[in-house]
This record gives sequence, C-alpha cells and structure tokens, in this order.
Amino acid sequence: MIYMDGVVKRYKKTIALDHFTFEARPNEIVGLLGPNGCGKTTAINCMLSLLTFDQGKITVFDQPVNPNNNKAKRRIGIVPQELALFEKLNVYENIDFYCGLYVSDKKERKALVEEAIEFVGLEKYKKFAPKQLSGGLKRRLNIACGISHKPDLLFLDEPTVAVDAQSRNFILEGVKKMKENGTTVIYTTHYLEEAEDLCDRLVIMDGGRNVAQGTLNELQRSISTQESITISFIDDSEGLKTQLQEIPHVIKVLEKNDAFEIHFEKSQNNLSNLIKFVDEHQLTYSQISSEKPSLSNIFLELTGKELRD
Ligand SMILES: Nc1ncnc2c1ncn2[C@@H]1O[C@H](COP(=O)(O)OP(=O)(O)OP(=O)(O)O)[C@@H](O)[C@H]1O
Repeated sequence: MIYMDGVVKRYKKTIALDHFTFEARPNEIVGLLGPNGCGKTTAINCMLSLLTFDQGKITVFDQPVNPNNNKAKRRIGIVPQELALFEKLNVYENIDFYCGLYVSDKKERKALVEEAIEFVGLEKYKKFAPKQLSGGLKRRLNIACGISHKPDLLFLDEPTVAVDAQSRNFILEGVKKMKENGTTVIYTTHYLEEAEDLCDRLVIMDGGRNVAQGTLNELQRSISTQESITISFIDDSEGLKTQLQEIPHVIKVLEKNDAFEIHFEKSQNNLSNLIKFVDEHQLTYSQISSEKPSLSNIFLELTGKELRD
C-alpha cells in the first residue's frame, strides 16, 4: 500500500526525517509511535504528498507519490488530529461537504453520508451544529468526514485524544471494523496500551528514524528485557533497590507507585529467584505480578525515553 525508503526531509538545519523507512501492507493497522517532534506528521505529510522531500523514495498504491494523482487521492482518507469541521454546517452537511470532494453523484453521496453517520453512531445528531456536540461526538464527526468516501487507505492521527470512554470504544471498534472491511489504517497515538491492543504492526520512530518495527511479539523479542515482575513490599527497607539489582538476570529495577518493577533477561527461574530473595531477606510482599515487556518498556529500552501514556 505504502512504501517509504531512505526518505530524508530537512527544514533548513533540522532533519525531520533521517533516511526513514516505512511500510504499510494491505489490510493491516500500522501504529506509528514516537515522542513529540520525532517526525510522525512530517512522514505522514510526505506520504500524502502534502510535503516534498529531499531524498529517498515513496510509493503509494505502487506508484510514486504525486500531488496531482487524483485517482490515488480518492482512495485515501485523512482524519487529522485538529478537528476540521465547519461551524456553520450541521453534522450531515459537514460529512456531505467532505464526501463531495470525492463523490459528485448526489444519490451515491447521500447513501455514503448516511452510512458514515451510522458507522460513527451519530444518527440522533444529524441536524446538530458541531458546537452542540460533546468533545467525543465531535471527534466521531471528524472521523465520519474522513471515511465517508470509503477509502482503501486511512490516516488516523491521535483520534482518541481527550475523548470519553464511550466514544473511545466506539472509535476503536470502528477502526477494527474498517480493517475487517478491507481498509489499511495508519494510526498514530501516544496511548501505548491502545496501540498494543489495536495495531497489527508497530513502527517506533525517534529522531526522524525508524528505530524498530514489527508485531508486538517481534518487538518484545528484540529487546533484552524479557520479563518484568512488579512487586510491592509491606516492609520496604533502605537499600532494597540496590539489593534487588543483584538478583541473577536482573537488568534494571525501577520504582513505580510504591512498587518495584524489575526487568529480567530471559531465564526460567526469574520468579523463583525473586521469591528466594524475599525469603532470605525476611520480607513480606502484598502484591506480585509478572508480565512480558509492555510497549512502554520496549519504547524506553529502544529510545531511552518515556512516551507520554
Ligand atoms: N514547518 C517546519 N519548519 C521547521 N521545522 C519543522 C517544521 N515542521 C516540523 N519541524 C520540525 O521537524 C521535526 C519533526 O516534526 P513533526 O511535526 O513531524 O514531529 P511529530 O512527531 O509529528 O511531533 P508531534 O508528536 O508533536 O505532533 C521537529 O523537530 C519539528 O520541530
């Protein structure tokens, strides 16, 4: 669907994309993740041929990107992070306007607009002006505007920022449904749990580069932390963190909300070694849980930074 190879984009002295590579295959949801300023928007704008680039190659639908390729544009949907709604138009009219950019036949358009309204669950609000909608409903309207022409390729930029739980679920279920219907989705988000749950593959960006890509499983296998055990002690003693660090196979120990998050490399005995340590030091714990590295752990190890979550 989309292929980027060695793409360099400079804004004067800033290198926003530094030999960036990226791929989105048909019928998958690809998560594009990275800290503020890592180049996500620049990469997307280059894919959409809204920006020119200095070096490298980008193909969309197997053709080099070209701002005059209207046939390709018809197959692409964009849901920007900033709401792009007309205050003077009601819900129906807003969607109809965006759909009209691609579909001129009125009858066909009416059916598509109605379908988009149903898809985002705004049937009761057709005649409402955007200012009469809650934040979550406005986001749903924004999405309906981007998908009403049934794109094969959809860009969703942080669609769940500042939305209530109900709208968030609606949006996430909608994205899954779009994939089921054959759409390829490129999804940027800062919510790592959301990306873990939703995306088939993930691309982690930092400093304009693709620092890692793959399924969650592949990314988990690519880092040294293979298990993280969180333990809360009732009788925390001074110097405990340093002592925990000496347990075999421990990579590092983080203190999080009155608990220790201990990162281990791959070994069969991590949990039993920790319990042995607890017994030997006559400690009492209130909670203990073990899990595979989260996307947040992966992100931290690969980039040395926490991503806002
Ligand atoms: N028009 C511009 N002129 C100069 N520098 C720019 C311009 N647009 C972006 N940059 C710089 O390019 C880099 C990449 O920015 P970009 O907006 O692509 O990052 P981003 O990952 O989308 O960030 P965010 O998560 O904050 O939206 C940053 O250093 C940014 O300051």
